[in-house]
Amino acid sequence: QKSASSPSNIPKSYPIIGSYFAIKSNQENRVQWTTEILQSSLSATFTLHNLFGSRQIFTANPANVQHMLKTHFFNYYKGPVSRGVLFDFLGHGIFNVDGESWKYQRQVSSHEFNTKSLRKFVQTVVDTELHDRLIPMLSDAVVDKSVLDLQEILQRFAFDNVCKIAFGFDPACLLPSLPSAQFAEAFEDATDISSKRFRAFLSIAWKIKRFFNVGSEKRLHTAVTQVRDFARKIVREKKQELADKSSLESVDLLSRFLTSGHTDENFATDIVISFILAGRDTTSAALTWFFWLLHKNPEVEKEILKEIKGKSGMPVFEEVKDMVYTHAALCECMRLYPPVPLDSKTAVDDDILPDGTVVKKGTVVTYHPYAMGRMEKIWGSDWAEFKPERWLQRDEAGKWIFAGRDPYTYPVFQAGPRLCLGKEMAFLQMKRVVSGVLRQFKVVPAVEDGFQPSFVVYLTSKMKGGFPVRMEERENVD
Ligand code: HEM
Repeated sequence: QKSASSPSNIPKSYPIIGSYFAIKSNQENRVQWTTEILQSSLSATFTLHNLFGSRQIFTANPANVQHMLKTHFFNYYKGPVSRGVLFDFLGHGIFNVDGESWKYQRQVSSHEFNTKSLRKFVQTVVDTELHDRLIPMLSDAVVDKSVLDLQEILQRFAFDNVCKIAFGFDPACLLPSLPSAQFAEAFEDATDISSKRFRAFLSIAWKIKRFFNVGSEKRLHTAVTQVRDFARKIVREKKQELADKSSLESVDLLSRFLTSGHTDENFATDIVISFILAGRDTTSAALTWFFWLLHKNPEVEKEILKEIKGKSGMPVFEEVKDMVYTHAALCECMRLYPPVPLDSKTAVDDDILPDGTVVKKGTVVTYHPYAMGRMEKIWGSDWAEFKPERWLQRDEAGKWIFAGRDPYTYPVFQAGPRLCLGKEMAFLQMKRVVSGVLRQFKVVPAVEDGFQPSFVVYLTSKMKGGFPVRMEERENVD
């Protein structure tokens, strides 16, 4: 008989070392390993014991998730561990703070995110990047019959986009020569090495390396200094530009913060870096898996093509707004392959979760979007199948309408007061890419039969080793 809190496959815990060896041997496939335990737990929650009595609670239980992210939001914060790991890189940026500082940045940013003019700017940026860079590059690949790493291309696409939107700077990463732009590389290093700090068994190990400025910490220091210096330089230039001009020409987020009175240089630098991090590898991760899933599910691709055909020629926003089937297919893709597969909070005070799990002050509680997308209890026995129809209903006229899910059963964009600020922007960008690419090309994986890509996790998820593809010109879509 299994008890609610201790599924049969939970690793054995010993005094002092807890489940150290089991954790260590599953470090590479931590997400899949914890998913299997959650799938066999009656309440979809378990506690993992680490060295010296420290514990981490994992949950895929929607009631617990709602409790953490909404009803007891103030008891679950990013906390000192997460803040310490990311502080050198993100400073006091929105992604890395709690309390009043977070509230203030959230208010200022959500005000800007909700303006019509920002939305318009985002559309222009995405369409320019699509038509001037992505499509020509894919066309060249058709002619050359070359193999591209689509994951890398999409990352470059997303990085150009988010830099232009966040601070009006074009790093021009998506060029045929695949240039190594210093800012992009420094950003990548800073992200990767910071994420390794999270995986260190004892934080003292990276703290000692940082103190002596050696190894990975030395590289991190160099990368972070480059990122922050570069961002600060742009902030200064932008301030100057705005002081010289009476009217605002650029409508990027940084200009908006600066012209609405938020002129503190550190504030502006920190917030911009947080936005770039948030918008950088998330949409590219989702799209990489999306094109893979379309290859495996040609009937879904056919349905999307029908939708694209019906929409071509419309203005941008009208077009993507009505791409209901594509929207559902993207949601379904992120159910199986969420760009942020795990998200951790720290308990401010002792608490009890709705399923009875006892939480001690200071414990890390991790909710698990990857496991939640794979729970039979939530999605039914066909949870492993890619079925956009889960997200759709037909209206009386037989047209698809989108049927959203409770956000606490699908916290892919988090949920509650800290819901992702870029959710709408992300869907706009992803739908434009899907529509622009599929209208003209067929994406054919350049892999052997039976190939199964692996899902790996840094701060965000990736397809291990990249996604090699060939592009074929599609005929007769319009
Ligand atoms: C498919 C794409 C995306 C996914 C799945 C996603 C997911 C998430 C998640 C899970 C969080 C919560 C992280 C945490 O607090 O630990 C988050 C926060 C955030 N996201 Fe996104 N995101 C996406 C795209 C974007 C884009 C394109 C932007 C904008 C440039 C963006 C901006 C933000 C910001 C600013 C936050 C912090 C919100 C806060 O702390 O109040 N995201 N996102």
